[in-house]
Amino acid sequence: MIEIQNVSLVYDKKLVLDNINAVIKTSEFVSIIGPNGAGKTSLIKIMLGLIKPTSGKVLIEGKEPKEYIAKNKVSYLPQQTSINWSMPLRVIDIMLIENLKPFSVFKKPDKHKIEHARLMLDRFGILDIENKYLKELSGGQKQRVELGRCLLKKPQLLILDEPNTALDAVFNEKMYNILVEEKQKNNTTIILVSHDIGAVSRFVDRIMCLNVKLHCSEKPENIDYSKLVSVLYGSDTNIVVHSNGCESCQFYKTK
Ligand SMILES: Nc1ncnc2c1ncn2[C@@H]1O[C@H](COP(=O)(O)OP(=O)(O)OP(=O)(O)O)[C@@H](O)[C@H]1O
Repeated sequence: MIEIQNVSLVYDKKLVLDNINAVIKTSEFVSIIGPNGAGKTSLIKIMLGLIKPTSGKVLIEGKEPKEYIAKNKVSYLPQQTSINWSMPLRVIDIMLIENLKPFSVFKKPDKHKIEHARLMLDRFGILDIENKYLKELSGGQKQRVELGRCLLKKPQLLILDEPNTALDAVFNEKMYNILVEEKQKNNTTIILVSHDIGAVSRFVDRIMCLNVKLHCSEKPENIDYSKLVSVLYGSDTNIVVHSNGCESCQFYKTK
């Protein structure tokens, strides 16, 4: 369980997060949505112990984030890639290196690890490029490699910051299915920052709507999308929320 308690953050006298309170249960799949600059990345960085809130705190299973992360399996996919794609490595190599810090030792992996990595590449539809060099990959292929790496260690907590920016529509759908499978198989708690309201509303357990304040934290079926769009993005906004099958797509206009 992640407890976000009275978290506020101020940058250069600007209030970026205003007294956020929320609880994310173990094995819950939660999406944080909100406009650019709403504080989404800042909030997940606080959850990861990467930045300190100005006030309030986050506890993960009752522990400070850094203490929890040191003792548990946590994967984080930041918005900006953490991989140097010009390294002279192949896709399969990067899947097998856990620690990307400079000078980390690349031990020869055992057969079981290689097989596990190849299965993950297959799951992400990129087994055919396992021997390609990193510099030869497209944006979407890089994104799939990063997602695959995140899941390899079967994390208890998976935090993804806009993982679908470079993905095509078909694989975007597949990614959500993989995440739901992961949550069901390994009880993974998943926090996903996204702008993709339509897709997340079909896959996640709960949507947290953030714009400096936490405006709502609800199951997708309980969300008033017209109100949400108006609160988050202002009036005069049109949005289509795609449901299963296009007959049930909803069109929302706030003006
Ligand atoms: N290191 C920093 N120093 C000063 N201000 C910052 C810093 N990082 C973020 N901010 C500011 O905090 C606010 C929230 O930024 P944040 O990256 O959390 O937003 P976001 O919701 O993730 O946005 P986006 O959807 O554009 O990624 C923005 O106004 C941003 O300019």
